[in-house]
Amino acid sequence: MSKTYAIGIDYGTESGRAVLVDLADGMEVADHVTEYPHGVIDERLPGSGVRLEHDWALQHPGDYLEVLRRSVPEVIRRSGVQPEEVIGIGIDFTACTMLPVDASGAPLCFDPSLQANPHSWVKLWKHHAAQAEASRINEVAAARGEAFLPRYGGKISSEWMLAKAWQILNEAPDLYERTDLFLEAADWVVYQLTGRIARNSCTAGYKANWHKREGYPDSAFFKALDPRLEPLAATKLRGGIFPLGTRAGTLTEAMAAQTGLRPGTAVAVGNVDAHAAVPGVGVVTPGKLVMAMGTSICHMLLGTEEKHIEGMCGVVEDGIIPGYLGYEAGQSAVGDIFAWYVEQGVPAYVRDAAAQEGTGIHEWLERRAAAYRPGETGLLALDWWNGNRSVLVDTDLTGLIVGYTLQTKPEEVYRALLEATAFGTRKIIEAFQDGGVPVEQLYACGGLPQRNRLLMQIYADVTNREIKIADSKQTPALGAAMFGAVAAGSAAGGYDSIVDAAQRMARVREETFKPIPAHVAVYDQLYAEYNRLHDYFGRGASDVMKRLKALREAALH
Ligand SMILES: Nc1ncnc2c1ncn2[C@@H]1O[C@H](COP(=O)(O)OP(=O)(O)O)[C@@H](O)[C@H]1O
Ligand SMILES: O=C(CO)[C@H](O)[C@H](O)COP(=O)(O)O
Repeated sequence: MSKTYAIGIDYGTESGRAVLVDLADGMEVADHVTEYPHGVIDERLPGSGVRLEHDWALQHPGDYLEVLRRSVPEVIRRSGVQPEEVIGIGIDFTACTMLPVDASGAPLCFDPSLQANPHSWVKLWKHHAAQAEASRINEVAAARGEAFLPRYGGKISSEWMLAKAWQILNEAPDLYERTDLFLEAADWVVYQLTGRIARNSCTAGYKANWHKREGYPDSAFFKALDPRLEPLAATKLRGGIFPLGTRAGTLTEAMAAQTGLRPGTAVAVGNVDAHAAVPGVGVVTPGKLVMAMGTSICHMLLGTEEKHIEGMCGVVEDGIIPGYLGYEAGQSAVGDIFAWYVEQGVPAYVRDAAAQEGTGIHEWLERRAAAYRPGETGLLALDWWNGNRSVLVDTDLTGLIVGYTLQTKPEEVYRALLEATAFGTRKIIEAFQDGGVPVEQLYACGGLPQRNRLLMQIYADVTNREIKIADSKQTPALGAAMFGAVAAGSAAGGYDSIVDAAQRMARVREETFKPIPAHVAVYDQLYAEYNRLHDYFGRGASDVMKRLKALREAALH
């Protein structure tokens, strides 16, 4: 049989990345990145210029179609592969990245009469303006003893579907009524590719509290939140929910014309970005924690028993790899914190010096920060610039740096921020371990391990564990392509299970990052201090962060 290929498309926060991979060995024959033309919309709406409130994060669904129009034809062109040799397509997406659509499946923000309403647009995963709804969901679910709540670490996040849908109802009831369905962007893109709406069980499970046997929370719970929400599951969340690797449908004629692929090419149901990365690094058995390291970090782990761990983002049956429980935890901001400092925090002389040296500002800071020993900066930070996802699940918490002096240098601050995110990951690993879900090995993928060696060494030192690194530059997209090959099936030259695909296609680098014992000893002391700050500011001893946020809101209104 001639060679066969699949295309995986990873929709990240800032860009969409397509890879065309050889199904025999997973080699990435071609890849292409399309930056979203509208990026992250967090200040003003496109067109109307309507100003957005704090904690809002939206996107333009048209940008997702641009990724299909630009990156798919480009990977075909660069690869020299014939379209008929591409037998499957898979996509993964940030989640919960949700949008309201009308009865034709069109985003409400495509309707000129609705474009000036921020609620008609896509709510990106990092949209945190539904915290009030999330807090109320947690109060009611706890009071009612809802069985789903412990599966999500005891708290539902403002980043997820229920809180975001309720915010729309509360703040734009007319638009809520005009909504036929709330869809994950992953499922909306698959709908654009196939003409079929097929919800995937991964985003439903982790981001909409759906359970394989119990379904969504029951209507009595929704009614207890708000009588208007009672029919939510049967109406705006309705539709079949399918396991990962299911063939959602086949490429339509129209999409084939736009992408350069053949009509009828198999398309897999969508997936969550971090979850697709797990088979992409070859992890298909328990005990191996996969860190998808980018704007945020998602910590993915397989297990055999359902354990309820504080602050987990969910434990979902078959959620990552069929046959296992899939655990997810995370840190809402990691790369975003480094971006904040590079864009907002460094003094002009650093920009000038980096420009003169012909390096990026990250690289300028990394090189100088690497010269310090653990503890030498005298600084300690809490990595909560975009709230805390795990283990506290509280988007009203904020960032903190302790130890500034008149001598503090930019590279010292940069190092403290890198270290703080490592402490945040160690907190999550210890929560899994203490909760009875073993973590034996660490794997890292995403954009950060490829860009910052100091960061990875600090993670090895702080966690005192060797870290394996994905060989792929686009691991989530590789995983998505693998699911595309499963949707095509072995008869077409694909695979009949993701485990079969992973065994042939996934790879990690020979090089690993190993802990340095002298560093580990100091980081153990710093981590103890991090824990004290974590509990003091995060568990109610002081609510100063929330009071400051309330004062800010008051000053703005
Ligand atoms: N040299 C670097 N060191 C640390 N972080 C970096 C560096 N270069 C870029 N970043 C951060 O990486 C993040 C992008 O990660 P990536 O995995 O490529 O994208 P996504 O989060 O959209 O999947 C951004 O937050 C950016 O600030
Ligand atoms: O919550 C998520 C996965 O469960 C988001 O998709 C993830 O945090 C976004 O990641 P990034 O932009 O860093 O790739």
